[in-house]
Amino acid sequence: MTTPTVSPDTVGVLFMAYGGPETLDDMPGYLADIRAGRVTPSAVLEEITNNYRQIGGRSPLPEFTRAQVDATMQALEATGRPLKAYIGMRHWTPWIEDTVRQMLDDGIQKAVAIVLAPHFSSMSVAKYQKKIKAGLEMHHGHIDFEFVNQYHTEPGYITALAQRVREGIQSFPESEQSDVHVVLSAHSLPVRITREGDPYADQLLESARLVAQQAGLNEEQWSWSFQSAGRSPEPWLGPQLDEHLQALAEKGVKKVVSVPVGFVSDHVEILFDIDIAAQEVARELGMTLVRPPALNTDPLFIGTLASVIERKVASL
Ligand SMILES: C=CC1=C(C)c2cc3[nH]c(cc4nc(cc5[nH]c(cc1n2)c(C)c5CCC(=O)O)C(CCC(=O)O)=C4C)c(C)c3C=C
Ligand SMILES: [Fe+2]
Ligand SMILES: [Fe+2]
Repeated sequence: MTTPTVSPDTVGVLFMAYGGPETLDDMPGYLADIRAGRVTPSAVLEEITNNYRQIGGRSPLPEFTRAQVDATMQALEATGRPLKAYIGMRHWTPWIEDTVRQMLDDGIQKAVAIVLAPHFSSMSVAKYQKKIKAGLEMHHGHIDFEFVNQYHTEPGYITALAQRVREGIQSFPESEQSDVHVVLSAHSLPVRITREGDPYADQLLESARLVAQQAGLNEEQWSWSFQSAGRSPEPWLGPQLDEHLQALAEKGVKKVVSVPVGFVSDHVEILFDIDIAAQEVARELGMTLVRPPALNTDPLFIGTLASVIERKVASL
């Protein structure tokens, strides 16, 4: 039994994110965790390591996560409630299970858990939540957790993305702006999830429609695409960004703004998959592709996180 370090009324706020390698040496272990222990073929290891090398040799995700957490906790100070922030990663350190252990050691009795991913899926958010339960079981402890399952229609999140869309369009000369086509995207998942009744794809489209509407786009000015499908033989949700760009080019589109709505910070799926791989496809197709910055610590997005957390804290 350890001595509590927090007052009994302190509410823990557990922020969870995907996790990312801090050096290229972490890659084999990181991929082994993502691939649930399946051996990573050496060609795949080499390819993904090379992708990370091209974005600076490490993932910026841990740093952005810390900045988002600090900013959100600052915004939550106004509530006057005693809160303590924790960070747990799904696929790398600090592991969610270890953070849960730290929360138990600190004497946390009540907590809110939120994933830095706005859309619910059995293959994403639910897996993070299972890790919390595994951590509690592993360390024989109990914490009353309130889970934030999704926040994909929150006004601040939608407005922040609509601003990114407008910013992207306005980066083109005024005379060209009416020709710009906006592609909203998110991480693909295996097609089987929709058969299983997973809400992920519907929630993404709901966010996308709200963003397009708020940015003042008509149906011809935007479209949906998945991106970053995993390397497994089963079919993944599409169209994939590269084939979608090809289809748009065939329709005569020459100017594209790419706004990934499923990611809330810049990391490899954006910095490599869009800024390097999709850019190359666009260049080959004679297109100009603009990708405004991810939400990162955008005050509207941070305000959204603070607001959904505050509502859960109030219900504890
Ligand atoms: C909604 C689901 C997923 C999100 C969001 C997501 C984000 C995300 N992914 C990476 C990096 C990698 N992901 C990889 C594989 C992979 N990712 C998901 C789902 C989401 N990822 C799945 C289902 C899979 C397949 C896992 C499997 O069993 O094979 C990989 C491995 C290589 C590959 O298969 O492409 C990497 C690397 C980041 C950085 C990220 C950011 C939030
Ligand atoms: Fe992934
Ligand atoms: Fe991925």
